[in-house]
Amino acid sequence: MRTAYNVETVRAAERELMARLPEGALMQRAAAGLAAACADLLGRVYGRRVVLLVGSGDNGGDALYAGARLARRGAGVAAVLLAPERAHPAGLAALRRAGGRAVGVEGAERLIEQADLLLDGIVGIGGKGGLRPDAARLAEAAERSRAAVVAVDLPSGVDADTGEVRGAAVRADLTVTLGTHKPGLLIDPAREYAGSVRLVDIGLSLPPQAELEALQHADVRRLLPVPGGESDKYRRGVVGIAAGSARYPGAAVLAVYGALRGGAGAVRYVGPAADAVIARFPETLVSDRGPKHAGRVQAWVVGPGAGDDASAVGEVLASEVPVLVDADGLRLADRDAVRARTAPTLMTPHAGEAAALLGVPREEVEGARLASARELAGRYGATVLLKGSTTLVADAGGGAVRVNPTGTAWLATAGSGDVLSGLAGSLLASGLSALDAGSVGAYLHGLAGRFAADGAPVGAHDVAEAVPAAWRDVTDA
Ligand SMILES: NC(=O)C1=CN([C@@H]2O[C@H](COP(=O)(O)OP(=O)(O)OC[C@H]3O[C@@H](n4cnc5c(N)ncnc54)[C@H](OP(=O)(O)O)[C@@H]3O)[C@@H](O)[C@H]2O)[C@@H](O)CC1
Ligand SMILES: [K+]
Repeated sequence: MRTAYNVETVRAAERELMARLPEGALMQRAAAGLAAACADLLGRVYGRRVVLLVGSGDNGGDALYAGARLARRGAGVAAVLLAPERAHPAGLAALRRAGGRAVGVEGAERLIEQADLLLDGIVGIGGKGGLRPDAARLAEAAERSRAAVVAVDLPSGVDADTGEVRGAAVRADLTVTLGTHKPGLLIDPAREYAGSVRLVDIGLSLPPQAELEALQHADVRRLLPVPGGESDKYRRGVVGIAAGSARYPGAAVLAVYGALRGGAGAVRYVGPAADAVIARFPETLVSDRGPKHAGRVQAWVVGPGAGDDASAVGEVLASEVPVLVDADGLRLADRDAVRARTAPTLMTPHAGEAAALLGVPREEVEGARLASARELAGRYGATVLLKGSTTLVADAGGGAVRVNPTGTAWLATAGSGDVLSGLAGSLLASGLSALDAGSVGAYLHGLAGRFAADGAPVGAHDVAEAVPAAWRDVTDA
């Protein structure tokens, strides 16, 4: 499991560690990791032009010490100081001793333009709000330069805790993050500014509960349902799909397709698209009597392509099994009915649907995904899977939010969400918690999307078709 901690926790861990170590030891660990990453990126250090962008905090100190190490290996190193009188004094002295030089912001553009590598030490976890004008100009010059850009701890200008970006920010090719990942490095829009991320261990001891976690293959393998020798289809779980309408029969077909790939022993379909479903998947149990009279299931999926059928949503929410609510179901679900449920509820909005539920513009949700997912989970007393470029899954009771690492832009295709709801609903029926079903579903769905796309456009049915390959990839690893 990859974990990310917020600034407050990082600060506390740093204080505790610094109290036990000689002064400056942590910064030396950071600088050693940074210099090694820069050297890897440059290939050859000797004779290369390195420019440090240096703010007045310890983030700039890290950059200065790393620059000193590169200068000792023969790089030509120049530091651009945003506030010359406040730059880290010991770091600056170390750089000068190693043969590096320091300049002010005037004339920096030319240096930046000619550099092979830029090290962004403008601001780290001490940053507040958008970059100030001088710093913003350096970030813009860095973007125009052909140099490789390495961010110290995080790209300057992005919010470490939330992933929000207000105004200019440095666009890095590589971010060398110190001690732990920060949430912003894993969540869009900030994630896109970070480039690839390398973690340097500086020995922090962090608490068991992270702010954010990202599953990896081994975690998913542990969570996937495996039928035992005693299993029959009922013990493996039956998932009920209440979806589709005369207008949107395809949503029902795709949700059933996802559900058949998700590990449940049987899929029961309820709704007006039974003929279309049976024609494609004869193994489906179909019923036209409404969710309440459809027979036992271990979990329901309601909403994909449902149009305005509020009664099916109401009947499903009144059941005592886990329920996944998606698409039209989100609009039709009564908030009090969701809050009153005792069995788990998993809501799966995209940003537009989440914005409608929260009563805010869509851009607000896209700019502040973590806060939006938590807020929605709290309001509905439900687990919320917020779909998008970085899918998040948040429980109502707080705890670490899961961020999905497998997504791909190719998944932004019609019907892809219907497949995900069937898949995650099937995992719910197999007995996974709402948090696990949502995050494992998103993981497999993202991986399947990558396999199906392989660099070319795909349709939602291709994604469903590739889920077994994703499952095997996880279990064979
Ligand atoms: N502590 C440790 O053990 C270790 C810490 N480490 C490193 O320290 C970093 C944290 O250092 P930090 O606390 O000094 O804060 P930092 O990120 O440099 O920012 C403060 C400076 O930025 C400025 N500033 C603020 N907002 C701004 C804006 N919008 N636009 C422009 N400027 C802005 C602010 O200015 P001021 O408000 O004071 O005028 C102040 O000068 C951390 O990320 C890691 O790299 C590692 O060495 C490992 C050991
Ligand atoms: K930085």
